[in-house]
Amino acid sequence: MDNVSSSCCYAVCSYRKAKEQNKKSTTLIPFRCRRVDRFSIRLSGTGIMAAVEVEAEKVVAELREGCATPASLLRDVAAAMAGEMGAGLEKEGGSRVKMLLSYVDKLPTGREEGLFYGLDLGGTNFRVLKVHLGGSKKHVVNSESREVSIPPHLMSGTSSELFGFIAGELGKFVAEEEGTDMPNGKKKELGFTFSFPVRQRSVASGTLVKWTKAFSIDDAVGEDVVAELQTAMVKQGLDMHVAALINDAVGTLAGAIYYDEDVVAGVIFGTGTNAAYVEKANAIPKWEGELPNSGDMVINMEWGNFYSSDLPIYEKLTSGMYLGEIVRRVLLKLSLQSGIFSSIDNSKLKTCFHLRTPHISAMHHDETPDLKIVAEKLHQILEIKDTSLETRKMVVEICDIVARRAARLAAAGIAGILMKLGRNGGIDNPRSVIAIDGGLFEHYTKFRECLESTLGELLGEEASKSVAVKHANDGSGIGAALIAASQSR
Ligand SMILES: Nc1ncnc2c1ncn2[C@@H]1O[C@H](COP(=O)(O)OP(=O)(O)O)[C@@H](O)[C@H]1O
Ligand SMILES: O=P(O)(O)OC[C@H]1O[C@@H](O)[C@H](O)[C@@H](O)[C@@H]1O
Repeated sequence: MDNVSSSCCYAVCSYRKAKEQNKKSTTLIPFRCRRVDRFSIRLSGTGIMAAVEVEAEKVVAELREGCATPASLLRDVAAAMAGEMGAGLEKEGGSRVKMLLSYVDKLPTGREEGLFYGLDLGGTNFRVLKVHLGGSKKHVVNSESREVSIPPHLMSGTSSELFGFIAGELGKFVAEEEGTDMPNGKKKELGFTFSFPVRQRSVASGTLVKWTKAFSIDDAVGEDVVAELQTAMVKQGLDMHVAALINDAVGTLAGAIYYDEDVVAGVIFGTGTNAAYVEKANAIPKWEGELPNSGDMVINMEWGNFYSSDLPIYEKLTSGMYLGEIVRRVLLKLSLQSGIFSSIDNSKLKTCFHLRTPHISAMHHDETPDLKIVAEKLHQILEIKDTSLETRKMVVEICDIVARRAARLAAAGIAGILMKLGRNGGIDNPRSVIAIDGGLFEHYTKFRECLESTLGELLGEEASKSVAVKHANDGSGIGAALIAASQSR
């Protein structure tokens, strides 16, 4: 499961430092001072400090410096993202940012009508939903949904086990309904949101390119995920038609446009991260098909794979699966290098992905005067006890450094999309809405606030007036049903 290489967590910390020549780091005064208990002490600008704290401060200072994201770097990242978008549209394999065609060439109009189902498979959760669309701007008459955590063993089992689970949950959901048989015997229709890279062959079919996040089901790679689902549904006796297969970023875009036609991109910061946006069909050189009547094509960017000379793999620095892991690795380095967490065996601290992003979020948002939430999390999760308030403040600062870097890089990616669309500046900038969903954005307040403030910083005062960020709660679920509706016969 540890697909976060150790270099990754420090990559950006030392990544740019590697460019500096022979940067001297502070060193401890070698024991000229009076020895105190088992540690040497050090004279410093802030008075007498135990070597432990000095060493700990060195680790934090190195992290702070290595994770710095000055506006200049962010602007380079934004420009690189815009450039990779163009390269990915130019030809297959033109960029690590895959720029996958979604074959969604018409977005919800608000006139969609009828009963549709959505299945939403994410990196952590699976959601089933039913949506009754009122048509003619009545929007959603009502919707019901159920969310379940995906059993971890299914993430590395077989394709039939995973899709059997999905079809089983759908079967249970449908079985609980009463009297919602489709009019004139029509088949129930559903939109399938699949939060992994798929090379689509049409709006309702496509083959899995590869698994990301914590999934690794070898026999599904290269297979048509709709065919896999249909096979599993038949086994469940479910006679439903999969009208659309979409990525969750595409679904979020569609769900948000249903309510606000100025939405130009759907972005996910959940377990993973991704973005989708509306591209002009005639601005996609690699597309050989006939141009759609709408002239538009939604692109599933798969931007998590982006990297540039300024930073390693984008998703691993900006998404929910990894932020907790990065903090864990820093705390481990802090422990080993300074011994600041007295008498722990480090076993929990050495366990990959043991510290999760919700944990660091809780510590980062601890408003108690003695940081008792930090103390609780360190104890419960990492078996680190009896920390001083100073140490707990250091832990909060580490969470802040990691989360702020993530948020600022997230904003840079969004600025890159606006740059590609020519909507990142100028006084006549049309109103542009960025719809964002995902558990990290939804629940990690300081991440969300930092992302929004950084986007304003990058766009500048004038352009910021025409750009809005909206939380599109569960947009991908509704979006799947809407796109199914728009494809409906
Ligand atoms: N309270 C929280 N604080 C910070 N991050 C959270 C919190 N709850 C969930 N997350 C992050 O959100 C991710 C789940 O995102 P979500 O969009 O809900 O599911 P999925 O990725 O399956 O679509 C989790 O992996 C976690 O990293
Ligand atoms: O909703 P989740 O699970 O956070 O997924 C977000 C993104 O995670 C990435 O890893 C996938 O390649 C994308 O396809 C997906 O959109």
